[in-house]
Amino acid sequence: MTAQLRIVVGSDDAGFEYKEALKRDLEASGAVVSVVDVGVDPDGHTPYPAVAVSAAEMIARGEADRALLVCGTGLGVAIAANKVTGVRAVTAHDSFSVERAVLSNNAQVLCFGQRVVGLELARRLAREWLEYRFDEGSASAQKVALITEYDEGRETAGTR
Ligand SMILES: O=C[C@H](O)[C@H](O)COP(=O)(O)O
Repeated sequence: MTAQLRIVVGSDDAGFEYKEALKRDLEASGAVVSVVDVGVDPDGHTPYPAVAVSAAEMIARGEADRALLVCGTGLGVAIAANKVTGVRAVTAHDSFSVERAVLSNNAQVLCFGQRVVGLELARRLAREWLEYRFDEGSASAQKVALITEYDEGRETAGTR
C-alpha cells in the first residue's frame, strides 16, 4: 500500500475559500493521514509569504510530506516557499504539470491561484496529486539531485 501523506495547507485571504474546500477534501481522503492548517483563518490577513514559509519550513523540518498552498495567482506562495532550503514548490493548474511536478521534480509543494483556476478543477488536480509518488531510482532523480547540491552548496558557503 502507498504510504499516506502528511499534508500542510495554507493560504492568504485571496486563497482562503479554496484552501478551506481543499482542506475538507484532504481530510476526507484515504491517501492522507493528517492535515495541518497554517492559516489564514476567516478573519486572517497574514500576507502570503509568511504563510508559505511556515508551510515550507514544516516540509524542511520533516514534519509534513507535502504542502498545498493557495493565493490569488499561486505565484507568490510558490516564490516564497522556494526560498526555504530543500523545498521545491510549483504552481500548476493542469493535470500534466501536476503529474510532472511530482514525477519529474519531486516537488513537495503544489500551489493554486484562486483567481486563476476553477474550484472543481483545483479539487480534481489535488486528488490526482495525492496519487503520485516520486521514484528515487528514476532518471529524474539525478536531475533533482543537482538542485539539492546547489542548495547544500549555498548552505555550506553561508550564502542563503
Ligand atoms: O502572488 C500573490 C498573490 O496572488 C496574492 O494573493 C495577491 O497579491 P497582491 O495583493 O499583491 O496582488
